[in-house]
Amino acid sequence: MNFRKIEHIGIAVADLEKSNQLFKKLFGKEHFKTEIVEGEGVETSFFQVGETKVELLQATRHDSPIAKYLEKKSEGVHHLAFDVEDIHAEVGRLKREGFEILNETPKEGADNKLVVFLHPRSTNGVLVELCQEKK
Ligand SMILES: CC[C@H](C(=O)O)C(=O)SCCNC(=O)CCNC(=O)[C@H](O)C(C)(C)COP(=O)(O)OP(=O)(O)OC[C@H]1O[C@@H](n2cnc3c(N)ncnc32)[C@H](O)[C@@H]1OP(=O)(O)O
Ligand SMILES: [Co+2]
Repeated sequence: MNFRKIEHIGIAVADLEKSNQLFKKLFGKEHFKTEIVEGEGVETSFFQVGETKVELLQATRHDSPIAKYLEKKSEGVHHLAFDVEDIHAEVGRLKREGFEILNETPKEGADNKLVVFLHPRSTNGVLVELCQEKK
């Protein structure tokens, strides 16, 4: 089975604490964790919403993808992440299908995941992230 569900919706924010308060009001509950992902230069905060999650992302470095994104665009939905059972098999399948893989070797993600990103120019302008639960 390929994409099993939306694992999370990534939202780029300028001020994580402020956005945590905003989404706490929206969802009526607290975030369940925050986590810094050094490799991406981001601090993340997660809200569980039924079967899926909302991931707030703040840049921790000026050269992070989130910092670059917010230099050009306003806060908002940054990416869609999908849960996959076998990320290596999916990378091979998507490559064969002609999608542009940004990192063929899965990298460390937040919340105990291995992740791969597809370039938005190959996915109708949507930054797509594949997530596999680390065993
Ligand atoms: C892994 C930790 C955590 C997790 O879930 O576990 C995360 O999710 S971390 C999330 C942050 N990390 C990433 O986003 C890694 C993948 N992203 C990238 O490699 C870059 O951001 C990339 C390639 C998407 C854009 O790179 P860059 O900013 O250098 O290029 P441009 O600004 O020139 O953009 C090129 C082109 O893409 C459009 N663009 C950029 N970002 C997005 C986006 N988030 N969604 C949709 N489109 C995007 C940008 O508008 C340009 O399009 P153009 O038509 O040329 O204007
Ligand atoms: Co993400």
